[in-house]
Amino acid sequence: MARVSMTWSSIPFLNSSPSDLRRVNRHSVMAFASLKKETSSLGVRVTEGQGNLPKVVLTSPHGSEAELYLFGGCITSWKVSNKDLLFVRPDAVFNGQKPISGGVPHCFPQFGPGPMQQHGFARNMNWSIVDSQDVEGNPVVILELKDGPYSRAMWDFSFQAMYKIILDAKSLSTELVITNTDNKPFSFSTALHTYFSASVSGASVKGLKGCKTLNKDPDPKNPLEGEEERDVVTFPGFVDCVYLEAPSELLLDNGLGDKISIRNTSWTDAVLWSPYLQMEACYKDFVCVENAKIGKVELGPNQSWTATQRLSIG
Ligand SMILES: O=P(O)(O)OC[C@H]1O[C@@H](O)[C@H](O)[C@@H](O)[C@@H]1O
Repeated sequence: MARVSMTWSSIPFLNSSPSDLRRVNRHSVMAFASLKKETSSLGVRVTEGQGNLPKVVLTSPHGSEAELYLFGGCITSWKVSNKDLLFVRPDAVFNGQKPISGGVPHCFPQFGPGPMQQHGFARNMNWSIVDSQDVEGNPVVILELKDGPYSRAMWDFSFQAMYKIILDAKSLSTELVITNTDNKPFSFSTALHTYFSASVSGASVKGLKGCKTLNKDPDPKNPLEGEEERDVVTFPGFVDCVYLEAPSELLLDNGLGDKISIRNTSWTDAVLWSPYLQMEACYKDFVCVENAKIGKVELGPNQSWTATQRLSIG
């Protein structure tokens, strides 16, 4: 295994607070330029994304490419043969305040509504880069999120989230490790809220038959319990449904000619979401197939939870 490591702590904006980050962004033309030069051989480079937010670009020697924003630790693009398999909503904002609506946002430490803001805070905090590697020619980047005053105001615990992203010729893999760095236990729910490019009328998901369901349609506050009976689940209208104890592999036909395998370890549940007329301008162009952990994960001090996801195309 070839491995080239690089530490990013010397790069000022990567470990900064949101206000520092904005300040650095305004004055960082040189920093971006030198980063580009230093890292291009790794297939990992940092550049200026939309809204002047730092964006990491992974380029595989096999031609695939991925992009992610440090804001939210959000992967926004995964291109194979120049075709983006992920979707970013046209109403997405890149202002370092609101979560980026699209790609692969994190829901952590809460999935959906609850005591804190919808889907938790991880999708609107700045993650930092702790390492980048070249593993057998494939670019790898590792991001980290730790608690700070913003998260503490909502969830008063010390934690570390490490998020490794690996780009291969036809796959995009992630590993999320949540560690309790506090001296008291905590619990959380979480999801990778993946938006896939799709033609909604032709899209379908296989692998969910037999799962227990919590259907948030028609009343999200009182989900209906049921069981999925279909081999092939389609998106004929509004869909917002949790699948409990989903299998370790789902197959998405995006209706655009691609079959995408969605494999996981430890993401025990899945969520399908299509907003239909709630998002008239774009609902036809994507479906969300989310790996999730709806039942709470409980971690004592120094304990960790690890979950992997592998998206691959045939
Ligand atoms: O608009 P948000 O906060 O990103 O959430 C979008 C959707 O996310 C899904 O995961 C939920 O199941 C839906 O209920 C929710 O509406």
